[in-house]
This record gives sequence, C-alpha cells and structure tokens, in this order.
Amino acid sequence: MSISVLGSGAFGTALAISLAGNGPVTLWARNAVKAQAMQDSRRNGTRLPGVALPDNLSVTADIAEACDSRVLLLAVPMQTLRRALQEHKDHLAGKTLVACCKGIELDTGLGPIAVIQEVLPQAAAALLTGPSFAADIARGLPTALTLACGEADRGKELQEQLTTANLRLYRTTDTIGAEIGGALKNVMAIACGAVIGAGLGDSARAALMTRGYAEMQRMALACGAKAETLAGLSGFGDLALTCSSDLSRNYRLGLSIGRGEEFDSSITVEGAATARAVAEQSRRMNLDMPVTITVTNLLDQRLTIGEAAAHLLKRPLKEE
Ligand SMILES: NC(=O)C1=CN([C@@H]2O[C@H](COP(=O)(O)OP(=O)(O)OC[C@H]3O[C@@H](n4cnc5c(N)ncnc54)[C@H](OP(=O)(O)O)[C@@H]3O)[C@@H](O)[C@H]2O)C=CC1
Ligand SMILES: O=C(CO)COP(=O)(O)O
Repeated sequence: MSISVLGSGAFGTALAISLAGNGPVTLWARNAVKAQAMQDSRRNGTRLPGVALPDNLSVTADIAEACDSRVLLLAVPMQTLRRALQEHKDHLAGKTLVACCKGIELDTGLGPIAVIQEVLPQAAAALLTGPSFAADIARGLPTALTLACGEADRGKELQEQLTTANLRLYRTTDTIGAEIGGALKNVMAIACGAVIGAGLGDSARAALMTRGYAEMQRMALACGAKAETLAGLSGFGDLALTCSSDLSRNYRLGLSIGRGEEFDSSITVEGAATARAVAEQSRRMNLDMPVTITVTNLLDQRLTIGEAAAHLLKRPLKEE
C-alpha cells in the first residue's frame, strides 16, 4: 500500500526517504516550483541539504495525486496544521492521517490528534513522535519512535506499515501522553539551551531536565495520560535528545537567548508557541508549571536569564 507525506520540510522529507525503503512514496510540497525543483534535482536543497532522494520517492504539488494513498503523514508545523487540514479537507476526508508534528495549538490548547479530529471527524488520526532528528533519519541512522493511535488495531497496522529499516516503532493507545510529551520536551529544550548558553553549567541543565520532566508528567497525568507514556520515547526519549544536542532548533533558540544573541525567526521552533499555549492551559487547570512559565517570560523578555534562574531557585522548598 502506498504512503504519502504532506509537507516537504526537513522532517517530511526525511520520513519520506526512510519510508521509500519499504516501497513507493509520494512527497507533497505546497509550492509547485519547489516541488518540481526537488523532483528534478532529487534533492531538498533548502530544508534537507546533502541528502539524495531515492528513485521511488516522487515529489508533487498536486494534492489530489498525493492523497491517492490511504495513509497520509502530516509533516507540517503544529501552528499551521489546522490551516493545512482545512485547505485540503475534501481530499483528506476518510483517510488515515498520521500527524508528525510536535506542539500544542496556541489558540485552542489542542494537540495534533485533537485538531485532526475537530477538522476531520471522519478521518482516522494517529501521531508519530519520538527522538528523531531529520538529518539522522535521512542519512539512514537508527532510532525508535512512538506510534500513538486511539484505535488499537489501526495503531498496530500503522506500526507495521511505518516501521522501516532504520525506524523501529513502538505503539501506544495513549495519544494524550504522546502528544503532551512531544510538545513539552521542546519547551524544556529551550530552557536547557538558555542555561547552557548563559554558562550556568551541565548540572543546572540536568536539574532543569528532571524538573521539566516532572512538569511534563504533571500536565499529562492531569489530562488523563499514563505515566509510562511519558517515560517512553515520546517523552523521556525525546527530552533527552532535544535538551542535549545543538542539532535541535528549540535548544538552539535557548542557546541564543542565554547568549543574548538574535535568532532567525524563519526557523521552525515549535516550543515557543507551545510554551505560551501550555502556560495558559496550566493557569486554567491550576497546575504548577514553573519551567514552562519561565520559558514564556524569557521569550517575551520579561525576565533576564539571571533573574529566571534566581526565581526558580528561590521558589518555596518542597518534596521531590
Ligand atoms: N526537523 C526535525 O528534525 C523534526 C521535526 N519534527 C516535527 O515536524 C514538524 C515539521 O517540522 P520540520 O519539517 O522540521 O519543519 P521545516 O521548517 O523544515 O518545514 C516545514 C514545512 O511545512 C510546510 N508548511 C508550512 N505551512 C504549511 C501549510 N499551511 N500547508 C502545507 N505545508 C506547510 C513548509 O512549506 P514551505 O517549504 O513551502 O515553506 C515546509 O516545507 C514540526 O512539528 C517538528 O516539531 C519532528 C521530529 C524531527
Ligand atoms: O523533535 C525533534 C527531534 O526529535 C527535532 O527537534 P527540533 O524541532 O528542536 O529541531
């Protein structure tokens, strides 16, 4: 059965390359000129330079052609997912849609699966998430991911279909846990980058990752997720990767905040909008999310990194 990937950014292209090892794949780009350039040059020079596209990967800007497959991977940034779904609603109805984005929608506080279900109630929705830099996947380096789908049988089918030679998929029906883990690890990566950028040291980063993980769990459990999901690839796994590698754009944004440098605003950094969405949600739910709130304060320049660290250290002492 053929598979299509909608969204030809770094991640969509990398997933399409990996999946092409299983059979023909169609990669859809919204821009016809870019699609043709990729199809002709067999490269995605802007988003994933230096990697060749396999022969059985075809690139198109024709949404009808791309939606010929039953399973469609949605690899667009979280804050554009709703628009992309609405724009192509007619083509997407009745398909199995696997969101590959990580984040929480700013205007609604919803994760990717909930957004799909709201826009396309007839579609089957799933999420592919976990530790996976596009550059690694595209080069055929191995990793393991979480495939989350509320319908157990469909999840199993997708797990088998989307596992590739270098991507080992584990499955779960806990979609909320997978969504929240993948979204919040980006917020924690911004915090950790800021700590390292400001020279506060590796011990501070480890402390922040641990307390950030506690926050991820607090929010997830309050939303009905399972603690085990947060301990898995979509939570702990991706947190460990993203908070410790400058291949991460979220971590690099944090580094630039810590160093007092400018950051290119055209780069996709999911953690910024997600921090704001989760901060708002935590207020509504009366949940203590100090690291997330601190990240929003840093992003909006309400605190310097020194003030942020002092504020976190001076909070009332409590049990771990
Ligand atoms: N990069 C990575 O290593 C990983 C990324 N992810 C997740 O994947 C998601 C996408 O990230 P990534 O691929 O890196 O981002 P990129 O910035 O590389 O690419 C984003 C892509 O989305 C396209 N796009 C944006 N808005 C729309 C829209 N409304 N309709 C159709 N296409 C649209 C852009 O098109 P155009 O080129 O025309 O601007 C672009 O191709 C994010 O949620 C990210 O967290 C997950 C794991 C790893
Ligand atoms: O999600 C990722 C790795 O799993 C990619 O992280 P960035 O979006 O921070 O680059």
